[in-house]
Amino acid sequence: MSKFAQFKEIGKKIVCVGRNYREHAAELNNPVPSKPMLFLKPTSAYISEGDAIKIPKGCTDLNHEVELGVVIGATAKDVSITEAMNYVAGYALGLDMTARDWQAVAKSKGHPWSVAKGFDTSCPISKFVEKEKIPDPNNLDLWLKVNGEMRQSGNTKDMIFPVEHLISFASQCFTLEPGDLILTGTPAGVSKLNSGDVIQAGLANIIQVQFLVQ
Ligand SMILES: CC(=O)CC(=O)C(=O)O
Ligand SMILES: [Mg+2]
Repeated sequence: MSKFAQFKEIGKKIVCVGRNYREHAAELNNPVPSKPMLFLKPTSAYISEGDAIKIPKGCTDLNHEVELGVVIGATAKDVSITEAMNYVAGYALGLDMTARDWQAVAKSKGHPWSVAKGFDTSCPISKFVEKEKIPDPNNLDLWLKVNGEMRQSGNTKDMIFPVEHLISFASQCFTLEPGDLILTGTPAGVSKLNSGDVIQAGLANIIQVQFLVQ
């Protein structure tokens, strides 16, 4: 049993990784990064099952991004790749909801992505998954359906930077604290959502979530 077996609190800062799958970078005509590309969402972005995803006012292209979330269990600062997994309490499925139209404008102007990625309800999250339930987070199927139709189906073995590398890198940028969530990037297949759509997503057959888009 992990030393964080009792730890189930997700809810602190959200560190997101962008372009961590080659096919997703390609579908958006983005270059593949040579080191992890990080951005943040505010804690006001979190919602859990039973809450609806709200299309932010003025957004015309809300996209889903299914991602493996890594939940930090102990303060991590400048940790090495080899010790990184000792700081993991567990996992969660996270959706990195993205206002793609706003992100495109921000990208074209060299502006930050905060508004396109950090609006209220932009981080739907599953319940906490114990570390032991995912023995190899770098070989895990993740999938997402919209109205019953499969849109994203990937495996974390295709991540450019594996989980331990992401934790080590992020801990050099920010002090990681218990309850922080690292969203590890999305595989290909992101697409536009409409009001009334129902999203179902899962990490293999370990955990599933369902969210309504409003
Ligand atoms: C282009 C993106 O929105 C980057 C991102 O969030 C990802 O998961 O990749
Ligand atoms: Mg993402």
